[in-house]
Amino acid sequence: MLFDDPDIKETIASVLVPVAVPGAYTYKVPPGQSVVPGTIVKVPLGSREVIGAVWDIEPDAAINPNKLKYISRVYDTTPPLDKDLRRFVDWVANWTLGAPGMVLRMVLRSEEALEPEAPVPGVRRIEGAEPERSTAARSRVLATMEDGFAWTRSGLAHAAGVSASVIDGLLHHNVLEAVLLPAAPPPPKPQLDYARKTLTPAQEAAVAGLVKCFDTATGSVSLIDGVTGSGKTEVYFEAIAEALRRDRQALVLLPEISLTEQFLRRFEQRFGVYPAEWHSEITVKNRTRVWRGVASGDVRVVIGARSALFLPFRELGLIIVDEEHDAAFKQDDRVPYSARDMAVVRGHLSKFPVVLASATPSVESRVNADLGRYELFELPERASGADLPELDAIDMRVEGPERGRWLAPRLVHALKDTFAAGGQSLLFLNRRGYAPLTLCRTCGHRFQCAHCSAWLVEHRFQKKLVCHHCGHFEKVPDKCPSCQGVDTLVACGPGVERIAEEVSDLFPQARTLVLSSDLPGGPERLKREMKIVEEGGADIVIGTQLVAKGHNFPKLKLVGVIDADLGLAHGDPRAAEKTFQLLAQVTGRAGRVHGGGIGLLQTYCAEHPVIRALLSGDKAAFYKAEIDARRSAGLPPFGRLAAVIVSGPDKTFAEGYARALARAAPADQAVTLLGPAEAALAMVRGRYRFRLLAMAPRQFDLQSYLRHWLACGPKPSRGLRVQVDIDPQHFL
Ligand SMILES: Nc1ncnc2c1ncn2[C@@H]1O[C@H](COP(=O)(O)OP(=O)(O)OP(=O)(O)O)[C@@H](O)[C@H]1O
Ligand SMILES: [Zn+2]
Repeated sequence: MLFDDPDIKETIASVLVPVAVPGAYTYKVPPGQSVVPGTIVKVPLGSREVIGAVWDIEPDAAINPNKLKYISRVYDTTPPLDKDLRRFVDWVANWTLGAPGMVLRMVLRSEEALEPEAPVPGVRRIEGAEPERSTAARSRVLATMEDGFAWTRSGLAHAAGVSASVIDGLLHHNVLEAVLLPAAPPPPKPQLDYARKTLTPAQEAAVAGLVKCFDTATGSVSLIDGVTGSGKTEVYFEAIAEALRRDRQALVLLPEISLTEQFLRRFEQRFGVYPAEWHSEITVKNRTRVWRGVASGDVRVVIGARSALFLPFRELGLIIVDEEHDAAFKQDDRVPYSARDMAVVRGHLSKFPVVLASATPSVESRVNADLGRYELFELPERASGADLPELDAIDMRVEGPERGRWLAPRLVHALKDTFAAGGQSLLFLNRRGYAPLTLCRTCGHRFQCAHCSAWLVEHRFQKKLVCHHCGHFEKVPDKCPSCQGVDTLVACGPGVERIAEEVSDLFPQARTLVLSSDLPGGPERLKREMKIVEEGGADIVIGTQLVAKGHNFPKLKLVGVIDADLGLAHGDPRAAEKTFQLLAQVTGRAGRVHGGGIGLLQTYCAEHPVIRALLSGDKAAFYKAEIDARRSAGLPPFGRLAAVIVSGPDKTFAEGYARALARAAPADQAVTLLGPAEAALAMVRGRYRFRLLAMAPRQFDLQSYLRHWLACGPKPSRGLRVQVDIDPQHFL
């Protein structure tokens, strides 16, 4: 809020700045300028200048105006952040116990976007001017320019098939002149009726239900729970069409960038244009355009990673969260927040529909649907009419492979059959690299990260031992650093690279492809390779969890899970749920179009309830059992959890502080406090970690409790850090 004091004769304003302080700072507004809540500004802060926004907080009029600094710049060509977005920022800060300025920082990610886009230098034909000497190249340039339009220098050279020096020559001889071209025109709008698919009756029913949600004045949340391949995408495309019809913008959140490429193409098939993209891999130029386009309203649909939730939409009217169960929607650093949950909040604050979609919904969303808090739309069959895959377990205790091999004979057999029949296979192992542990056969030395309590993972392709927690790496040594033994190091256990080695051994003639996020070439290569798989250009694909999600590989017949038990060992209350989701998703890639899909799960505990639920296909029973277990343990969504993680460079000191913090916890019968306990990942990046866990009933205001506790607890010192994670998804 602004504050005009006739005595001071100066306007002051509260500005939220991107630092971890609880409130806003007060600044003077430069004479002749005006600001309103939401105006984006640049202000001096210590020795630097930062971008912030004028906020709805009464500025501190008690401060001596001579001590106040002036706002150094008012971005008056950028629309102020609207009230809904400001409330959302405050809400997220309040919920996560984060600083509002740090949440605002996620909105103001693109400083370049605050400047109008600069015009682009170009060239134009000077009317009537002719070159003194005509050459074939020059003629081609002039012929290309026949239409009289201006071109960029490189664009013209490319179109005319000449080198840029030919253009420079024509400029020099005053046949062409340099001009400034206006920046890119706004992107074309999606066409509502471009190519609507004929939907199945189940899809149509879901579409009708979703369209109705737009008339709910309070906003509503819907869950599309449809089996893998049931055509959920086509269903929510029609919800997007409805939002566009109502002149609203739409946002689709996806968990993984590798998914976006296929999504963009599918969107284009439906709406005739590509949607805008927003994630960490887009260029600065695109980032700037999308941010500006979203704020001006020129961009109507954005597909993005979780951070897209903080874009300054002018008239957002729908959010879709696809693969809503995915853990990638949880941000763990800085401001830990769940993009799925915060999407629901954003919809609620602005009263528009939010749609969650998944073949394996989170227990939380499933409960909300069962209790009627969310609308539920079920798609029990695949849209193509194909059957769901036939699943079977391979009991590694009785039919495992010989020593040093990882593929059981029955899986090898199935691979052989599938390959012979021209089908595609996928081998899934959620472990990057070659081997998760390297040790010395002679002295037992194990390679561990110097900064984390984690083994170093061998990446044979890069010839490195890598820490998956901090990125530390070292060369694979020629001899054991401990006993100096030569040729004594052995790789223990498989990663995807090792599986690939076995596959090339067994099937030298097959086209194999390893899909893992850490291979050279980055996301571009990954996108290319996903497309190859989609088009049937690979026979055997070996991949980590990123192949498990949402992909549509029409030729894929067989999915082999190398280690179905991998996720079950954790002391994580969601371990069963997460494993069920991951394995149902990855096997759900098989036989999507033509049916006949097969999923084989290699396991050492075939009697585990998760494996049994997958094999029986009785998803409802699995969810019921999980929900019952959560209810009786008082775990989310029936109770509330918050983790408090204490970390510091000195182990004893960090532990002592964590204990003191626990002792300082206000007594409250509603709250159960566990810990402190040394974290499963006891050290990361040289910091020792201890965890506390607070549990409370669902109605309890856990945030207020935590705020009070941390405020009256001992102050962290000597490099200690205290991080609060509301509703933690990881317990490491
Ligand atoms: N009505 C339809 N008629 C024919 N094909 C359809 C129809 N709807 C969807 N499809 C096709 O079915 C396949 C699966 O659709 P989609 O990817 O939307 O499934 P999904 O429900 O998102 O699955 P998953 O949860 O496994 O990602 C796609 O190839 C899609 O083009
Ligand atoms: Zn490390």
